[in-house]
Formats: sequence, structure tokens, C-alpha cells
Amino acid sequence: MESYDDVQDALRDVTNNPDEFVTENDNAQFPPDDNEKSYLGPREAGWTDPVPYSYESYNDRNFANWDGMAPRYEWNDEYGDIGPRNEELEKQLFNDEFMPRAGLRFDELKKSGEEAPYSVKVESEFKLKPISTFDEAGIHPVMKKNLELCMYSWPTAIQCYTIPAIHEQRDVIGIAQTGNPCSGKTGAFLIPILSKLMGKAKKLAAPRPNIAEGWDPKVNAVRAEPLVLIVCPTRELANQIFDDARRLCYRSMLRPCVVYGGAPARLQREELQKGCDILIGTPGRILDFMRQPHVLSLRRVRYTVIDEADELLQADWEEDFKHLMAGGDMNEDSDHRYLMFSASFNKECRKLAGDYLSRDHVRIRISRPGSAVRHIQQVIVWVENHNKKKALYDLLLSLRPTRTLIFVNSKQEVDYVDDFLFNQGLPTTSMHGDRTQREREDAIRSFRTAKCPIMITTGVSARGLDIVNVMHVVNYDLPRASQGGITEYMHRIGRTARIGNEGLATSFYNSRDEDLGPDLVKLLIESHQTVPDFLEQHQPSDTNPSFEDDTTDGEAEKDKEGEDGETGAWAANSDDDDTDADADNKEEEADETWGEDAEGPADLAEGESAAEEQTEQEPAEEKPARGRQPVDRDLVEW
Ligand SMILES: Nc1ncnc2c1ncn2[C@@H]1O[C@H](COP(=O)(O)OP(=O)(O)OP(=O)(O)O)[C@@H](O)[C@H]1O
Repeated sequence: MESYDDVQDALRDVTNNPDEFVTENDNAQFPPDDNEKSYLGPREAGWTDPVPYSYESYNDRNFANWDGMAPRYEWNDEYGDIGPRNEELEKQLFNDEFMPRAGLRFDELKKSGEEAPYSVKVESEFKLKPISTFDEAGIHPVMKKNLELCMYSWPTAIQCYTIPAIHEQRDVIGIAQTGNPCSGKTGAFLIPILSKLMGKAKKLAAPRPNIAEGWDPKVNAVRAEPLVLIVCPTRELANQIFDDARRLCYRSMLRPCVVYGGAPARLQREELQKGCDILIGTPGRILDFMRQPHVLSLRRVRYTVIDEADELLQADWEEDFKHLMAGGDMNEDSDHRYLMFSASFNKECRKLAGDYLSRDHVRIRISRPGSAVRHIQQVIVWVENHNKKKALYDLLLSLRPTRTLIFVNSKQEVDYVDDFLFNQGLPTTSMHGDRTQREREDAIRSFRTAKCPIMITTGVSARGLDIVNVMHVVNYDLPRASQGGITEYMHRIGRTARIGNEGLATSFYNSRDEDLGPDLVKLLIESHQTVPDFLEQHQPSDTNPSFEDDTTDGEAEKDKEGEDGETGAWAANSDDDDTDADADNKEEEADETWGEDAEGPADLAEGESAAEEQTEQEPAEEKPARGRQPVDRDLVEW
């Protein structure tokens, strides 16, 4: 797909005539009756060939190409304040064509004052003066150079406020909705923290081997004593933060490491033993290493960051979380700052903030008034359940090929839609919480590099995914109220049009989605999108409806609950409380979010973890290879 206009043109044909697009009885030629024909359509539409999974490669026990093993800048004791360039690494870190970049409309997000496309609410005991350029931030020269290499020309809204707050050594709660113009949460904590530590690393950091002169684990291994601990809910997010940390630590002494379930703990341990200043991870695997005090000590930690706190706290992980926050030998001195970042501020977040953050913490909330989702064209099409597969196939063939993310509501449906499209000749991959970590990393890599430009996934698996050039998001299934409803919808469509880019979100709607109708209409109106006729009944009587998604500060609810004090002012809306979530769904989300991480392998020998056992000792389960199996036509609802 060459441009956003191309997408619009192509889609117009489809959406102008939804009746033609999907009819009940036009299945005569669909699916094509032989395999050759079925492959022809996608080829004519310009899609690349589908790539079958290589199951043999998943059984390679010596595989070491995990995302968490990616190269990072290795410091040499002889360096002065700034290390020399490493051109090879620099190319990998900053010139990767698949690195997400700000789009042409990034400048529109810069407007401030009345013209700003976002609103800001700050609660602080001291006068917080936001910055408007990185130069005003007093950042370390190495960080400045790294920001230039990242092509970050100015800070995003959340960064404008958190950078000075963290420089002032405050605990911070940063709440920013997903997507433009609120994005940039990772930089909002990494930039100021790393910048502050860059000048002091030699003094504060634990001794480490001089890797430049060779590395022998038997002789040189040290205990990891990070200065920064970053906890996040999913492995994919942990890897993304690690990638950002590798870029922002470039040419400095700070050494980032990432640990997460599903990948061999042995390899992660080896990385930790080379020295670790910034530890990023999912809770289960961090706890595993905390139980091995000769491998990991938290006594030097100066900053603990809880990212996507609302997601992290969604299930009943309170005990695990308590251990993580206060367990082991965690530094409990007053020089330890706690930072929480989240898209919403639900009850669990409020409690966590009350338990760990200092009373004088700063709360910053960035939200989008007015045009709620900028730069995303949202199209809602009526499609009966039994027509969804045909509609999806037609849709994909109507548009010129572009990176497309397709959301369905269950893991089984992910497999099924993937098999179906693959068998029709489309270059798909897929991801969900039941896949092995190898498969998950492979899927994201194939999608990112456009080897497989169509990815099917569940909402929870794709939370926070930041992939370059996703120009089309399809809600094959719209999220049910119990799956987060409109909030989840926003998260999903926020995978396109990131950071000043543009994109398209197509959603299949039918009578089963009626509960989402009213919120969807409000959102469409507020973001100046067309409301289709079949949603007219949900038009609000209010002429100027105000859409509120997950970042409402819940003042209304606070009034309702009579809750106030330390955290009450930022109560959540009722969606966040998820009171009507059905148990099955909750369990699935928990599974998806935490995977093996959730299982504390307390009874395993030191140095082992359940996830490691699974990955290293049990080869990936043999599955029937995709594409070699015809779709069971009895099961297909045409
Ligand atoms: N100041 C900046 N200038 C340009 N690009 C930036 C800047 N800050 C962050 N980015 C880029 O914006 C993208 C989104 O950043 P990040 O993943 O931190 O956002 P987020 O707040 O987690 O987003 P979301 O909640 O929408 O998933 C990343 O590709 C990141 O590299």
C-alpha cells in the first residue's frame, strides 16, 4: 500500500456498498473450488506468498536467537565518559527499516494551549514546569545524541511532563490513553531515568566484568544488581521496552537486560551475570531470579517502574506483586523512586499507588478531548457471524496489500482464522497466549519484517504492540463488554496510526455487538467518523456527547463512592472495574497476559524455572503444519 489515500480509495468501493460487499447468498464462487484458484486471488491482489511454519526449527534445542539476547552496547573500562561509536550496532539499533518512526502528522501533535489535541491534568505539590523541547530538559549529552539517532525531535505530551518530574526526584503516576497524541510512555520514564543515571553510573553501578576483554562465565560472572527495575505485563512489551533501552543506553555504561517466561532462563541468567543496570521483565521470571540471590540482588535499585499497571493488576496477582515490590533485598531507602504508568487508573492501581508511592507523588494525566482517535479512519460494517470469513477475505483482497492486524476474541478462533486465510493463499501469521515463546517471537518478527504481513491475534496478546506501518486493523470480532468493551476497542485500533502516522480500522458488527453500540457511536461522533445507518438507533440525545474511555479520572465515580484521600481523586470508570467480567474471560485474559510467568516455580531447584523446563526440556509440541491441512468445510460458516 503506497499511501493512506490508496487505502481510503480501495475501501470506499467496499464500504459504499456494504450490501454488495457481504450478502447472504453470494457464496456461489466462494471459496474457489480448487486450490490453484484459491491461490490466484491473493496473488492478483498483490499479496506475497504465504510462508508455512517450519516446525522442525522449533525443536532446535541450541536455538539462541531470542529477542532478549539481542546485542547491546558493551562498555570497556578504558572508556571515558562516553564510549566510542560501534557502527555495526548503531546500524542495527537505529537504522533498522522496521523501527517505528514518527509520521508526517507528528507535528500536529505538538500544538500546545487551546490548539493542543490533548488535555493535561497535573496534581503536584510542587510547581511542575513542563518542557517543550529536549534541550530544556537538561539531559545528559549521551542521551541527547541517542535521541537524535532515534529521530525524536521533540518530546510527546506525556514526556513533556514526566521528564521534569523525574528530574525533580518525584514519584510519578503517568496516565495516558493509548495511541496518538498520548503515546510515548516508554520514553517518558526511560529518557529521564537513564539520563539521570548516565552521569552517575560509575559511582552507583555494581562492578561488572570488562566484557571487551573477553567473557568466561566460570571466571567473570557477577551478580546482577540493577539500578532500575521495570515490570510489565507481557513478554512482548518487555522486549519492546528492552529495545528502547538498548537504543537509549547506547554509548553509555548502563547495561540493559530483559527476563521473561518461555525463553530459557539459562541464557537470561548468563546475560544477568555479565552485569545489569536496567532490568526489564515480566513478574514471574523476575521473581524466579529474585529467589536466586547469587544471581540477582535488588539492593541498589533506585527506580522501580510499573508499566501498564492497569493490565498488570487486572487479575489476582496481589501476593506475587507484593513479593516483587518488597521481597528479596529490595532497596527500601528514601532514594528509591516509584513510577507507575498506565492507560487507566482503576481501583487496583489506586491501591498500589497508596501502598508504594510517596505522598508527594506527581500525577499526570494526558487525554484526548474532542477528536478522540486522531488519524484513524474507522469503518464499521454490518457482517453476520456466518459471513465473517468471506467478508474478511473480500476485504483483504479489496485493499492493496498492507500490514494488517486482525483481532478475534478467542485463542481457538485465532488458529481457525489463521488456517482459513492461509489456506486461501494469504500470507498470515498468528499469536496468542497458548503459543510457545519461540512461536510468539517468530510471529512478531515475521509480521514486523512483513514476511507475513497479516497477523491474527487476540486483544490481550497485542496490548502495547508497537509495529511499524500497521496501516489496517480489523476487528473481526468486536470486544465484548466483559473483554473491556470500548476501552479494548481503543487499544486495538491504537495499533495503527501510531505517533503521527495514519491508518484504517475496519470492524465487523452485528446484533451480538449491540451492547457496544452506544459507546461506539459516541466515539465515532467525537472522532468525526461516519455513523452507519444500522447504528443510528444508538445516537445519543445529547447533541454534544462526550466520550470517555479508560483514562477518565473517575471524579464522578469518586463522588459516587465517597472515596477520596490519597488516591481517590483518580478513581476509575465502571468499565475498568470490570465488575461484570465473566470468569472464563478473566481466566483467558490472565493466561494470555501472564502465560507461564504466573506460575511461581517455588518447588524447583535453584536456577530452574517452570518456564525454562518447558522451553528447554520439552520440545515444542508438534502441531499439524498450517497450510498442509485443508480447512474442514463442514466447520466453515460461509
Ligand atoms: N518524542 C518522540 N518522538 C518521536 N517518536 C517517539 C517519541 N517518543 C516515543 N516515540 C515512538 O512512539 C512509539 C510509541 O511509543 P510507546 O510505545 O512508548 O507508546 P505508548 O505510550 O506505550 O503507546 P500506546 O499506549 O499507544 O501503546 C514508539 O515507536 C516510540 O519509539
